[in-house]
Amino acid sequence: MPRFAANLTMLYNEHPFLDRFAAAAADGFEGVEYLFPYAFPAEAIAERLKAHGLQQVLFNAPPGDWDAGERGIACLPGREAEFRAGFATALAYAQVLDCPRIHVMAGLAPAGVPHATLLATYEANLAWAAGQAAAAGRDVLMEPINPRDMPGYFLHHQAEAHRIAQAIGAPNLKVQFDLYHAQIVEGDLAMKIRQWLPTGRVGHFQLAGVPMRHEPDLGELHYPYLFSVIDEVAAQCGWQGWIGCEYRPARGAVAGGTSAGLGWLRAAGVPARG
Ligand SMILES: O=C(O)C(=O)[C@H](O)CO
Ligand SMILES: [Mg+2]
Repeated sequence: MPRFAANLTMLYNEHPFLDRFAAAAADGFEGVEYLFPYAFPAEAIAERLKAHGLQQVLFNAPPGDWDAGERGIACLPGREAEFRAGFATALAYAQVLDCPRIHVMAGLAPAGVPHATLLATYEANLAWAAGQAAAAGRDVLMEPINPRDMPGYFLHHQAEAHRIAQAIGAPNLKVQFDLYHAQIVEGDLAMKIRQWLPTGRVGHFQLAGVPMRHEPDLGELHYPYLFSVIDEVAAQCGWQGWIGCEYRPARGAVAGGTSAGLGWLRAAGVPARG
């Protein structure tokens, strides 16, 4: 069975951020991910990871002005210096958190700028980041995101991300296969897993029920089958990664809401710890 990481940006919102680590560990998660750690000192987060026996598996590089609606800056011409400074901060956090993966968000495509210009900027920033990350022993990830959740985002398709990774050719530049986004944009997930996992370019999976982004056992996808496909292909190609659980618990509005919705995790063979 794949290893599951709790996404602490979406799960356990019934707790303050630093208390979500304990809650995730008690529910049987062995890894965590979240969007951004930057509101907290890296040492304070590292302390929680250690105290609860958790691995930090992924977080995002600074995305520009998130509150103003920005969703990454890697494809934006003229923002290269800010991109580099932000990525250096992410690498410093990754060092303290012992995190092997950093997700670099592409950004929203600005109106009037040719696609070729955005792509060239994106590729140049990714190539630079991959070089910096390689020296620190980390992977850089890009993630195709569905246009309903994030209208105007630069990257929607797995194939496009793999083409970019292949063109840049850095072994530590990989693709985040978010099954929720990919189902909405492309479908045919089992065959896509079989297509992409053996390439060695899948750095991480994420999941959520489709279409509402709730628990994976709510909605149109049958995750037990997809887990078995991931297991089968991972055994064949030697992939050893994580599946980030990046969903909004449908029961999250009630006390203990995240834990109450983890029947799917128990069915996948993960017992509670605490
Ligand atoms: O939204 C997602 O699916 C993500 O994984 C990003 O990190 C944040 O938008
Ligand atoms: Mg995702």
